[in-house]
Amino acid sequence: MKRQLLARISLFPRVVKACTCKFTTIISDMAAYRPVVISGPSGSGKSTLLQRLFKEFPDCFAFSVSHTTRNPRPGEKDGKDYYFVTREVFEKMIDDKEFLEHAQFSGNRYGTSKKAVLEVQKTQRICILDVEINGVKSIKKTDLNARYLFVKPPSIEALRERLLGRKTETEESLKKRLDTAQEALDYANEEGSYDKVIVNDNVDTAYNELKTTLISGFLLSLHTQGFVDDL
Ligand SMILES: Nc1ncnc2c1ncn2[C@@H]1O[C@H](COP(=O)(O)OP(=O)(O)OP(=O)(O)O)[C@@H](O)[C@H]1O
Repeated sequence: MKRQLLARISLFPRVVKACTCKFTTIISDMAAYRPVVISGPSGSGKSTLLQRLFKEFPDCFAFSVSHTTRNPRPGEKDGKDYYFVTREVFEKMIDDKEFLEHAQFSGNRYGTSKKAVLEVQKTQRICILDVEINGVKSIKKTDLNARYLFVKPPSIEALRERLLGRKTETEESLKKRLDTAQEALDYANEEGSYDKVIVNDNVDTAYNELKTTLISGFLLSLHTQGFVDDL
């Protein structure tokens, strides 16, 4: 069992190099793998940062795949980027209480099913949930025991430029996203709303901050539960 634990930890090669933790006991459950909820205005760079994370640590983190009623963007795959469903199917899932959170954004519906999070936890990876502000508030009311991170753009103007640069928005959807962004920024300014706010100005700096936050949180979880000492 101890070997299994070490195998899991060694998935964080840089951490293993960086710390001299002594593993003192056996992991009997996966409570250390607390889900991480990442939020931030559309265009703040969540996908950019998470794509890097998954590329660098494919065996440590995984998305819970959300459901959405929006149309796929070029290159997006059903079941991988989202489950793309009709409004009727989405509403039936709400009635059947299948969602941990669900919300409407820019005219489309988005939701995280309980099953999707369980699927990730079963693989003993840290589940990443990429959700908007109402999703954050809903998940906080559940017993998910998540950590909450906010990705913040350096300014609204930079956000506008990034959304324009992405070439995915109509004039109308751009306006909707910018209006919603201010609400998300106001909530992030409230004390205790997030465990960590990462300003995505320089993408390399933001990514390093994300990585450090996730890894230190993971180690802290292990420490809190008595799996690791000398942190
Ligand atoms: N630090 C950065 N500097 C400049 N451009 C960036 C930076 N981070 C991301 N971008 C660019 O900004 C655009 C929006 O980023 P991204 O799609 O990752 O945002 P998002 O928060 O995932 O948006 P959504 O919630 O709509 O999916 C992309 O074109 C991306 O390449």
